[in-house]
Amino acid sequence: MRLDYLSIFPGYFDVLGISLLGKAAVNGLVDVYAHDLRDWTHDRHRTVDDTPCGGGAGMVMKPDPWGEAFDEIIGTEPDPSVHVVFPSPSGEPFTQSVAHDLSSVERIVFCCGRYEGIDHRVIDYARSMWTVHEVSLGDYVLNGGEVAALAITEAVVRLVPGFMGNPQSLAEESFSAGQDGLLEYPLFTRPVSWRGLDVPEVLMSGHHGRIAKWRRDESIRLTRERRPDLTDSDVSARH
Ligand SMILES: CN1CCC[C@H](Cn2ccc3ccc(-c4n[nH]c(N)c4C#N)cc32)C1
Repeated sequence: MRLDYLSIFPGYFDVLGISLLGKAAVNGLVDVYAHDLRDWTHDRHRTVDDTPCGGGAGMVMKPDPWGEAFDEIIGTEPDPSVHVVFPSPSGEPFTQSVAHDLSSVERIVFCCGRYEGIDHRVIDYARSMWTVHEVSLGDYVLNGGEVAALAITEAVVRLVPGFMGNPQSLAEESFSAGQDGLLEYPLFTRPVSWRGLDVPEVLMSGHHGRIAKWRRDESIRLTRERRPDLTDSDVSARH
C-alpha cells in the first residue's frame, strides 16, 4: 500500500515512522510519502491561499498548486484504483466500515486542507479522475486535515493483512463486524487486587462460558448507556 500526504505542514507525518506504522513501512507493507504543497507554487511567498469568492471570513486554498501536485504525484490520466481522501468537517462520517474498505486499496492520497478549506473545484476535478472520499472524523472543528489524515491512516493500516501481530484482536474490538456494533467490555489484568479494587471474580473463575456471558452483558450495558445510537431495535431484541 502506498500512502501520499499533501499538506502545507508535511512534518505532521514524520510521526508515521514510529511504532507499528514504522514497522509496517520497514516490512514493505506500507510506503509513506509526505509532500509540501508549497513546492507547487511559483511566487516568492509560495502562496497557497486567497480570499473567498462571494466574500466571507478567512482564506480559501487556491486550486492551482493542488492541480500541479496531482499531475506530478498521481498523474494526468484517470485511474479509479487511486483513492483520494479529503478530510473535511462537511464530509461523510469516517467509520470502521470506510476504514475496512480502504484497507484493501493499493494507493491512497490524503489531501490535507487548511485555512477555511480547499477550492471546491479541486475536489470536483479529483472526482473526475480518481475515487474520492470526503470524510469527517466527527462533529467538532479541527484547524486542518492533517490530524484527521493521521487518524484515518492508523484506522486503515491496522486492518491491512500482515500488519497486526495478532489478527484475532481485530475481530474482538469495538465496531468490528463480529461485535454486533457493541462497545468493548471492560478489561483487566494482574494484580488481582489493586488499591482496594479487585478484578471481577468471574474473570478469575476459569469458566469460559460464564466469562463470555459476563463480557457480552457488559458490552450490552455499556452500549445502551453510552451509545444508544448503536443499538437498533433488532440488536436490542437479540440482546
Ligand atoms: C473555521 N473553519 C471551519 C471549517 C474547517 C476549517 C479548518 N479546516 C481546514 C481544512 C480542514 C479539514 C478537516 C477539518 C475537520 N474539522 N473537524 C473534522 N472532523 C475535520 C475532519 N476531517 C477542518 C479543516 C476551520
